[in-house]
Amino acid sequence: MSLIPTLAETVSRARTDLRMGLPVVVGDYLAAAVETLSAPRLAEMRALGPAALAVTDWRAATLKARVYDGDLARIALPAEADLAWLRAIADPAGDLMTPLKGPLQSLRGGDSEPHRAAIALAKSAQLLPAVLMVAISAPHAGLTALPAAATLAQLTTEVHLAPVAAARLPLAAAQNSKLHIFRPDNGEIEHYAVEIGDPPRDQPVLARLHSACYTGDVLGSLKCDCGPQLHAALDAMGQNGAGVLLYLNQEGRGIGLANKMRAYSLQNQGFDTVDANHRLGFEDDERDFRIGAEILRRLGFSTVRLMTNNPRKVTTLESHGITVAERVPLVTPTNRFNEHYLAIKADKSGHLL
Ligand SMILES: Nc1nc2c(ncn2[C@@H]2O[C@H](COP(=O)(O)OP(=O)(O)OP(=O)(O)O)[C@@H](O)[C@H]2O)c(=O)[nH]1
Ligand SMILES: [Zn+2]
Repeated sequence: MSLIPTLAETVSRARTDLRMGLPVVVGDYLAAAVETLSAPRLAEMRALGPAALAVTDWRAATLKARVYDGDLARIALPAEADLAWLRAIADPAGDLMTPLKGPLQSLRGGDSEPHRAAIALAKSAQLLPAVLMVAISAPHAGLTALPAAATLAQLTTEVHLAPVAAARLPLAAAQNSKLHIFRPDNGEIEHYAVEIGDPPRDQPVLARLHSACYTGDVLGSLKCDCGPQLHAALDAMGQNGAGVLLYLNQEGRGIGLANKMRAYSLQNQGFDTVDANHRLGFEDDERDFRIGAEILRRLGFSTVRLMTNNPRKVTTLESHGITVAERVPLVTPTNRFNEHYLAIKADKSGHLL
């Protein structure tokens, strides 16, 4: 029995399958991510019966497709639809050049839970949320199979993390520092905690939940404020003599670096940071800050002085057992490339400046 994969393990496998272009079984459907689907597999899936493309309500709005299923739409595949058609529906890169893909016919009635679970899986694999679905009547040997409702529940449940390793890591900002690695129990990427000094566990600790930003943190991109915020937070903790910075691997507000670059490309076309996410089919913020609460707890902290301008970080920590004794604003100098981005975050995402 213990050698049989659990639901969490099977979900993690399914994520990898979709990334490689392999369909998975969700409920009574074969599901394949459009982004990674090959022409031969598309042909094989189409031969099984009528196919539909599941997209989120956000993507459907841009495509002007009717939404009958709340947060998603099931678009019927026209007879002539090929891989190029599917990709144009999934990926907004060419929307402005070929605005009319329709008329698109959305399916109505019946069960959309497998489609919802398949979209959640694609998102958790950091793929575009567009999934080709075909009903099947018999199991497919060799393919990863999942129940729909339980998969959705698994994908939204709180992630638990275990400490893996920790070691001293002298930093420019503070010589007495330690890096802790935490591994989630759902097969996803690890998250890190930088502990500065020896913060007493029975007092509020100066803390920061930093979301990974390869472009800002590593390359010094001027398009956002992540790099300067990362270093300002570490410097403040160094000066304070103690602090904890969680480096959460939630690149691109949780959509991953490839999708963030798709969003940047849409921003080059004139869309703002929030609209770009929506056109891709994502929420404006797909991050799960409960991970932050869990790591703080694991490290023995229960009260923080949180460096952030994002009220959602404060409320999520508070509702998951961490007291935010104080919000410490973290404002860094703007430049001509990130002014607009920061204004949109204040305007549309409720950031306090
Ligand atoms: N999808 C997307 N993600 C972005 C964009 N610009 C930056 N990011 C990501 O946004 C995250 C940082 O989020 P911010 O909104 O800047 O700040 P915050 O963490 O919510 O709030 P603060 O605590 O106040 O800094 C990082 O994961 C970045 O990779 C963008 O245009 N699109
Ligand atoms: Zn950034």
